[in-house]
Amino acid sequence: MFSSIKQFINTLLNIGFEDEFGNDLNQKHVVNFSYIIFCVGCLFLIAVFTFRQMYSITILSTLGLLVALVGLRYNFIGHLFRAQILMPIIKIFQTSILSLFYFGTESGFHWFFVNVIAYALVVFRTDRQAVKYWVVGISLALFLLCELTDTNGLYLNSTDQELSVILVFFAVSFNFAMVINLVISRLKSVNQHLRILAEKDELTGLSNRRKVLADAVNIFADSIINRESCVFSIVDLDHFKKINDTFGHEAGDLVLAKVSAMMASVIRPQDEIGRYGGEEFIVIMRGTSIKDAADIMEAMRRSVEDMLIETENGIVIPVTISIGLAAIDPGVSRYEEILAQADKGLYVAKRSGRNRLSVQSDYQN
Ligand SMILES: Nc1nc2c(ncn2[C@@H]2O[C@H](COP(=O)(O)OP(=O)(O)OP(=O)(O)O)[C@@H](O)[C@H]2O)c(=O)[nH]1
Repeated sequence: MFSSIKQFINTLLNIGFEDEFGNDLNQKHVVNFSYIIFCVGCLFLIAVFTFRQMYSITILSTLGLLVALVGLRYNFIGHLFRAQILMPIIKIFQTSILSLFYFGTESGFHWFFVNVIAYALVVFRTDRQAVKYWVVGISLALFLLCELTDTNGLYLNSTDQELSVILVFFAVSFNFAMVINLVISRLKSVNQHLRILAEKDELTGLSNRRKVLADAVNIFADSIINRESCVFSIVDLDHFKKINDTFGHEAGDLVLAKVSAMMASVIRPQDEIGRYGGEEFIVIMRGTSIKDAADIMEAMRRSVEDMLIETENGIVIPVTISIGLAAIDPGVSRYEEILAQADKGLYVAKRSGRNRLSVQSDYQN
């Protein structure tokens, strides 16, 4: 129930946004949210004061609602600044007229100016400093005016005003909580997105060197603590320089991308693969014996050998890989030593004619 309400609110906030990680999305969400809340507030006022036959507030709130719908539409169709600026204008008008003339300053209605100030601070960034200061200044001045003057409401008696203070308190707090929540959740998802970008190799879509080495450290430590077998493997494309020289750098990139996708499809879900650099890759197979790891890597070697990678001109590029393998040894204390062993295996595989794998480990299980 709660999650479906949250999803509904998210859908409302996201209407009209295509770029999920755009720079100004945070502001757009806050603007959207402010309009939606403003519309709900206007509908509430229309219902209450129509019922009480105080039609001038009904008319005023209906006008506010219509202008808010225009602002909401501006936000949806991409006129962000117009939408941003219209919101505080209608909110300032509504709050001052209702506070000073209709409800009376004792109603506490002018505390909505605090929401306008918070809105301006979140929504107007460095390129709109002047607008921000104007909105904050006017809101502050009107807030102080309402605090210092003592006007009686035309429409609210003192009991109504006491009720109004409570309602305003909850509405202002809710607005605050929602805006903070919006900003924090956006920051979280943008951070996560940036982290994924920082860990991914752009060309191949695999983990980049930093990520795969970080995984190597963690998996190595886990395996040592849990006394589990774990195999590290280094894979290198054969004669890749020749592929670049013969077919061009672009074709070389295509080969790297296709071979990476193939390798990622051959390993098991629990295995890790990442681009170590250039045409070299690391595969980490936790909880795996050296024999099983060798079987997986042999299947990978064969799959790559059987690939038919075609250039734009329809020429098929032959590709093979060489593989070095090493398992965690009880005497080893650093993951770099296992990688160095696997690298030795790779060297042997290259020296023995390429397109093969070589195991460099005494630790059999
Ligand atoms: N197209 C392309 N080439 C790359 C990329 N990264 C590295 N290379 C090239 O990969 C080639 C690697 O060449 P070498 O280290 O001599 O290795 P090799 O030709 O594969 O020879 P062996 O490993 O001995 O079989 C170099 O020419 C690099 O310029 C890349 O992202 N794209």
